[in-house]
Amino acid sequence: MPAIRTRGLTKRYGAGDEAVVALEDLDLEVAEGEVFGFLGPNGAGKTTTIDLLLDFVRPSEGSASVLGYDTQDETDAVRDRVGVLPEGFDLWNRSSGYRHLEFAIDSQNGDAEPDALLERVGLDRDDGRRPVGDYSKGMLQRLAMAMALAGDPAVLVLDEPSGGLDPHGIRTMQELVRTEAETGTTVFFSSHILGQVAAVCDRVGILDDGELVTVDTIEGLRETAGVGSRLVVQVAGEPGEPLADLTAVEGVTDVSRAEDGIHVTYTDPRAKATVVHRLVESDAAVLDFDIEEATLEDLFAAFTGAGTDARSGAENSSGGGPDGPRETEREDGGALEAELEEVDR
Ligand SMILES: Nc1ncnc2c1ncn2[C@@H]1O[C@H](COP(=O)(O)OP(=O)(O)OP(=O)(O)O)[C@@H](O)[C@H]1O
Repeated sequence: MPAIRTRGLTKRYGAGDEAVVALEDLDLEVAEGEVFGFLGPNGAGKTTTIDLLLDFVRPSEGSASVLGYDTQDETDAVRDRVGVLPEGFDLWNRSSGYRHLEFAIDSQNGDAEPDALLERVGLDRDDGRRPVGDYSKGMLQRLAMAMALAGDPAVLVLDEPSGGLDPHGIRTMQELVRTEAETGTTVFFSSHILGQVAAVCDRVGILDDGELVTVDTIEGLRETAGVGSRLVVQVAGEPGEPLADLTAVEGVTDVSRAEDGIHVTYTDPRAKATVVHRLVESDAAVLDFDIEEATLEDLFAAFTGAGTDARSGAENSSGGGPDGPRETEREDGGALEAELEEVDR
């Protein structure tokens, strides 16, 4: 039995010419214990989907179930088993963190220890005693996460859970998600921050303008989108006729000559070693090479038409240093061999 299942789930707001189709014909299955990333740009329909799963809004068409319970007919059974960190939650400024946790534990019929919940989200007892009106945005987000965990939920629904968190807070949140999944909790994680989804999710669904564009693992998405990483090889002299040759290398999708070198796009990482070796064997001297990894943003753009062809500089694995490209003689072998070993890995 899937933890979450939707069939033809559709939500239209308004009527006639004014109608907004927030979600259209969503067929989705999330397995028990899976961490599922629900990705999409603003307005894609992520929050609408979550609202439908919890019966906060009714579908225009279609149906959904959570842990086998129909979201419309067995709403209480669903809500008893789901912990939610909503987007844009409201807390009572004058009440303490502890008060909020006690309320969350009571309302979810849980038996969690408030101190243990605080510790899990990286807050301490002093924080718990303070009124939440004094909390920073990140502390509020942590408290809301603790409240979502208060009933020891079988399904955890997180709507943009990293809003307001600093890098340490994001890491804590990601570790929490992983720990929850290891104990069998299903996590439905909605976000438009692609890197965070990649860090924790087993599979990702991309929603765009109310429609589910694709569902796959990150690796699967890379292959389907054909968004390759790029190898840029600087050469001195002409390599003879290697370019046509290189397109025949398995996993290579494109080869072109540019001012800064030979650009080779590949979808299979094993291709890069073959390409570099072939160029080393050619008539030209390989001076240097850079590897520009395809980012999740590239994938997202490929599926939704959003964004640009931005590649992450931070992910570059460069053979050159801050002083520019190192000259590497073919006969010398040493430095280039070291880099080739690196690229072979
Ligand atoms: N109550 C409502 N009445 C009318 N339109 C709505 C309502 N709620 C959502 N919408 C519209 O439905 C579409 C989907 O909105 P939704 O909030 O589900 O997107 P989202 O993916 O969660 O976006 P975000 O990342 O910005 O939170 C948007 O066009 C939004 O304007």
